[in-house]
Amino acid sequence: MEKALSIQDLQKSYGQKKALQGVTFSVKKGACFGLLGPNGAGKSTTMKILTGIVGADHGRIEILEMDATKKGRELRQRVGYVPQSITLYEKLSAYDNLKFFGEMYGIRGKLLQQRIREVLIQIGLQDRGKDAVETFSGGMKRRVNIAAALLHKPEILILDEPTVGIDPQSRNHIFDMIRILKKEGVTIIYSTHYMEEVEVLCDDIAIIDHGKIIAQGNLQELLTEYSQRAVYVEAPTLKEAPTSLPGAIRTYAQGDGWMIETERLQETMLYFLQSDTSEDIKRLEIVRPSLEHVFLSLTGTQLRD
Ligand SMILES: Nc1ncnc2c1ncn2[C@@H]1O[C@H](COP(=O)(O)OP(=O)(O)OP(=O)(O)O)[C@@H](O)[C@H]1O
Repeated sequence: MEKALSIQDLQKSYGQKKALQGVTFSVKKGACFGLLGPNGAGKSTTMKILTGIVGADHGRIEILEMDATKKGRELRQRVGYVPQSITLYEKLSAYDNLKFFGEMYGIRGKLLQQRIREVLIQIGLQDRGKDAVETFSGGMKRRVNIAAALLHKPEILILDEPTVGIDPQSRNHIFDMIRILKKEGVTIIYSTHYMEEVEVLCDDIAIIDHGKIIAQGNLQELLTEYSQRAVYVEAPTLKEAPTSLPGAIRTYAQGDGWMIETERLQETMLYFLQSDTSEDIKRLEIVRPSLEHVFLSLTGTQLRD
């Protein structure tokens, strides 16, 4: 399949801090690609290098079959970037903010007016275009920020943690927008530390930790390779990690209970139901594997830490 983008051995340090230590991945044209990792893993640095805001110390970046370090100007016309921090003029209306960004992309006159109307509809704020951005919620501001990156109809849209600190309604709206853009053939690159988001949105996923890609593939591949089904048990008297369980691969604390990754689900369930603590059990359930388990199995730490 045709690639929209590929990066190879990207390295970047800020002083002594190694932010990226050889990041390599590629993204298929038309896919939604998720870059998942905890805070400080190197997601924003990767995104900023992709968009030419920050230079890499080493590595190769090819976007739409062009060397991104040489064709930055041309690529800016074909790539949209939504930074992590909201960059809008609070006193200006949504419309005037978008006019400003549109002009930066070289769009003018009637075409710009038309594009602003279209993107306001896309973000569901067509009735609020004339209102000052300072009257908007965080989620609405974020949607305007996304609209600004869509004005020039990019072939690739890069979003850096677009749902941090926003209301569920805006989050759902952003998800719906991404799905529609994807259907229209736009390639999406989406960074987040919320595993649920990549699980529902992304075709392909790369997990980044301490500046390194530690796993990549589609969701099913990652789950099959790195995670097991598990039993979750919660009982106030179960203060120590249960040991000697049939088929247990790994046991760890989660919430107020224990997660037991096991090859023998039924036997593990039965074990608790027949044990002395059975009367005391508050929750006993089979848990489907998730990217949380994948991350834990790769790093020994929880993504939510
Ligand atoms: N301008 C900078 N100067 C110094 N260190 C930086 C700078 N930008 C990032 N870093 C450091 O580089 C590492 C990677 O940061 P980056 O912002 O890329 O991570 P991230 O995965 O996007 O995390 P977050 O969600 O917290 O933004 C972190 O340790 C961060 O503190």
